[in-house]
Amino acid sequence: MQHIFRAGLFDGEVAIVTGGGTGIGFAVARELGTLGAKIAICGRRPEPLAEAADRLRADGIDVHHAACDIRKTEEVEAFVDGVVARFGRASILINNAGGQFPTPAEHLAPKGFEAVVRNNLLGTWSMTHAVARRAFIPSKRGRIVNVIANVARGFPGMAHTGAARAGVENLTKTLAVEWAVHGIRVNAVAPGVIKTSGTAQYPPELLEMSRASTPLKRLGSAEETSHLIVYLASTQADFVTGQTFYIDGGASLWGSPWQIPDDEVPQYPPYPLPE
Ligand SMILES: CCCCC/C=C/C(=O)SCCNC(=O)CCNC(=O)[C@H](O)C(C)(C)COP(=O)(O)OP(=O)(O)OC[C@H]1O[C@@H](n2cnc3c(N)ncnc32)[C@H](O)[C@@H]1OP(=O)(O)O
Ligand SMILES: NC(=O)C1=CN([C@@H]2O[C@H](COP(=O)(O)OP(=O)(O)OC[C@H]3O[C@@H](n4cnc5c(N)ncnc54)[C@H](OP(=O)(O)O)[C@@H]3O)[C@@H](O)[C@H]2O)C=CC1
Repeated sequence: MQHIFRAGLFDGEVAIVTGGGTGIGFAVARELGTLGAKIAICGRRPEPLAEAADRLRADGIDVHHAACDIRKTEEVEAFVDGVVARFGRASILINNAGGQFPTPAEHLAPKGFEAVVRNNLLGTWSMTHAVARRAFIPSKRGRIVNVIANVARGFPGMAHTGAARAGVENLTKTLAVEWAVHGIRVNAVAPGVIKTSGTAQYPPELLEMSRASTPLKRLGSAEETSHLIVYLASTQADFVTGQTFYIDGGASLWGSPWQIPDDEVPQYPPYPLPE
């Protein structure tokens, strides 16, 4: 595997990558692992996780994997305890697990809004708190990268996740200040539209509209998103904390696939409506 980083940059590190079984999380787990880190991955579904762990081991990476729903505090605590029992420590946390379903806000049921906030905001907090208390604060060292989404402007069709990710962005800033004393750095990465198993579930017309409204006129890849996350998790970024970095081909600066609804344009982009 070709690297833009020095071989062995992560020797001695133990990295937890939530949602590390697929997409961006898998790319990060693989890149950190081939650069020397021991890796722990979690997700809700055991099958893709086990498959991912096998692929990482085939690359010579020491991997711990366990099913864990980040919305369930007891599962999160058991997962982190398992990582510390296996590797003796943890020094990096990539809060990548997350997701939502696109829907116009007026069709969003209270339970659906709550499910997405639990997934992206509360789950991220739960994992962060458990890792900080069990590993980072006792060792006075830790690096956290939170994978969020575009929070620079409104996110039509994504009211639930926009609100949750904006919460994570502010948490990033607050913890960067509050936990600097513990040697913990915290940053966030906001991907634009990246080709992964996650976006493969979205309507192709919507992805094409997103591509067309991205200044660089393409979607991103999991690997190039990983490079930014890995940089932030490395000692090379030791003076960087509390920041949000966009990797989106310029999409957050210009244009949007979303047409503002009015009498002339009453409907939304092709977000699925409930039956
Ligand atoms: C232009 C494109 C931009 C794209 C940018 C972003 C891309 C990505 O994020 S890619 C990653 C995509 N991957 C995922 O999103 C996967 C993770 N997502 C989920 O697992 C779900 O969306 C979840 C967060 C809602 C959790 O699912 P689940 O555990 O199955 O949730 P519940 O069974 O607890 O459902 C609770 C409640 O939520 C509402 N709901 C769930 N799914 C939908 C849906 N597809 N459409 C409408 N509403 C949904 C619903 O109210 C559920 O309650 P019940 O009706 O009682 O089941
Ligand atoms: N791809 C894109 O264009 C963008 C992605 N993002 C965000 O980047 C992150 C990675 O997404 P991507 O790789 O594209 O998509 P994927 O759907 O491939 O990855 C999401 C991962 O998170 C895991 N996950 C989701 N919910 C939970 C949960 N409650 N507990 C534990 N694991 C969970 C999933 O595993 P499992 O289903 O087994 O639980 C899966 O491995 C997500 O947070 C996504 O929302 C943000 C902006 C754009």
